[in-house]
Amino acid sequence: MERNNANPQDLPMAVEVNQEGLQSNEDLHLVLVLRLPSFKLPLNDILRPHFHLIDPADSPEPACSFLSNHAQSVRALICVGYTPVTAETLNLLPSLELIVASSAGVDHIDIQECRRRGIIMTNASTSFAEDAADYAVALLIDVWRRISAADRFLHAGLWPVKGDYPLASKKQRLDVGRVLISSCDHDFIEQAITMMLMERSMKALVTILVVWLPELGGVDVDIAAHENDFQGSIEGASHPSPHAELHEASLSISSPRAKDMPSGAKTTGKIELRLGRFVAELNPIDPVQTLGPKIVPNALRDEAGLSWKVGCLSGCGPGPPGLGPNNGDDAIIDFFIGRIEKETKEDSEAQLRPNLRGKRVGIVGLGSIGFKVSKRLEAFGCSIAYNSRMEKPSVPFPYYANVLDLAAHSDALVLCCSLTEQTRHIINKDVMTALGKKGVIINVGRGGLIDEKELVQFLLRGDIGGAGLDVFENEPDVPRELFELDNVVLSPHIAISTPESFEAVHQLILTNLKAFFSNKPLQSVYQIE
Ligand SMILES: O=CC(=O)O
Repeated sequence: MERNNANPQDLPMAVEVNQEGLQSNEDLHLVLVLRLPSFKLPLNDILRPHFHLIDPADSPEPACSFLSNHAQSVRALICVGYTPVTAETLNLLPSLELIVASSAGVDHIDIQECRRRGIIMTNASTSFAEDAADYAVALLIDVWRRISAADRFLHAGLWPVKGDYPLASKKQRLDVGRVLISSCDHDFIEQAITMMLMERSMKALVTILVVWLPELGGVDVDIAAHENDFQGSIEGASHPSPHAELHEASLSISSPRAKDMPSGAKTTGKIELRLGRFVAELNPIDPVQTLGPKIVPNALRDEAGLSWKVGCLSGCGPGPPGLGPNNGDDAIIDFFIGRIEKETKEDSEAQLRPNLRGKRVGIVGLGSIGFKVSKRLEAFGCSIAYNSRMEKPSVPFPYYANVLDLAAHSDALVLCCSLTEQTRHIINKDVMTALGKKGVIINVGRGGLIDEKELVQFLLRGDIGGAGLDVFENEPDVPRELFELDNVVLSPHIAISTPESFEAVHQLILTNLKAFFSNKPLQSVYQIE
C-alpha cells in the first residue's frame, strides 16, 4: 500500500505546537489523537518528536467541524482509552487507513465499519496482560477473604468499639423483613419475636408487613412497623385495611378468586410492595388453603443498597373462616425464630472466609490475560477450567464449550474475554443460577459481559456469593445497591493502570505508527472477524 505524507496545506495551525529545536510540523506525518477529555496520558510527549499530532479535545472548535476542517488527509488515528470511534466519526475521515488503539478491548470502535472501509487496527495486545491478571486474582482473593470489608471496618474505627471483626461486623445486626400472607395478629407476632430475640441476645430489626388474603381474590395490606413511611393508596385491593389510606402498595396479582380456584392451585401473580424507600418483590405465592408456612426467598432492599432478608409466609394464621389450616400464631413465631436463628448463624459463619486452596475457578476467555490468571491461581492451589471460542489443544485445563456448564462446575468465574455481539451478557440469569449461592464472579473484561441488572438482584437476594468488578455496563455509573454489600469489591476500571503497562503500550503505539509510515509490518494487528 502506497503511504504518502500528509499534504502540508491540510495541516491545522498550532493545534499541537512542536517543541523548539525539533523538525517543523510540516516535515512530520500527521496523526489524529481521539480521546475523551478525561484521558490525559503522557503519550503526546513520547509521540510529539516523531509526529505532528492533532487533537480535537485541545481545540475550542466542536469535534465534528474540527475533523471536517483539519483531518481530511489524516491516515492514522490513535484512539486513546475507551473513546468511542463511531461510523459518523469515520465518515469525517476519508483518508483513514490505520487506527492504533491504546486499549486491549476495542468494543468502543465500530469494527464492522472499519472492516467495510478497509481500515487496519492495532490494539494493546499483551501489554496489559500481567497487570490485568494480577488484578483479577487480587479481586478474587478480596471477595473470598473480605479484605476490603475488613479494611472498611478498621478505617471506620470500629475495632476498639465493637471488638474483633468476625464477631462484631455489621452483619451481627440482622435486618429482617418479613412478609406475612395471613390474617394473623401481627402486633402480637412482632412483640413476641422481638422478646424472643432479646432473650437470645440477638439484635434484629424486624419489620412485618401483613398481606391478608381475605378471600384470595382480593389483596389487603396492613403493616405492623414503619407505618408512617408507608404512604399512598392501595391499587387493586378489594378489602382495604383500616390503614389503607396511609399505604402505598403497587399490587398486581393475577390470581383467580378463591371460589374459582381449584384446591392446590398456585397463583401466578407477582406482587411488588413499596414501603417508604423499601421495595419488596414477592414471588408468586401459594394460596392460603394449600400450605402451612412457606418461605419464598425474596429481597427487600432500600435505596442505600442495604440488603434485607425477606421471607414470605403464606397460609399461616387462622385465616378466613372455612379456608385453610389453622396453624396458629405460635407456629408462625416458631417458624420465624427458626429462620432468624438460621440466618444469624449462617451470617456469623460467613465471617470465616474460605481460602483458595482446592477451589474450582472457571476462566471465561483464555487469551493472554486469562492464561496468566490461570498460572497465578494454580500457584494458589486452585483447579482451573475454561471456556473460550475454541478449545486450545496446548492447554492442559478442562474445556467447556459453554459457559453454563463451566459455571455449574466452578466456585468462581473470572471473566477475561472481550466484549462482542457473541459475548454480550454471556453471564446471564441461568449462568448465575448454575454458579450457585456460594459462587463468585470476577470481571476484568467489560461490564457488558454481565447482565448487570440481574447480577444486582442475585447479589441482593444472596443467590450468588459475591463479585469483584473492575468494569461496569454504564461507566462511570455503578449500581448503588452494590455499595453496601461486603461481598462485593468495586474498582473504577483500573486493572491495567500501572506505569509499566502504560509505558509498554506507549512504546507499542510508537512502534506501530513508525512502522506504518515506513511501510514496515505492524505489530499487534487486531484481527477483525
Ligand atoms: O480495559 C482495558 C483495556 O481494554 O485496555
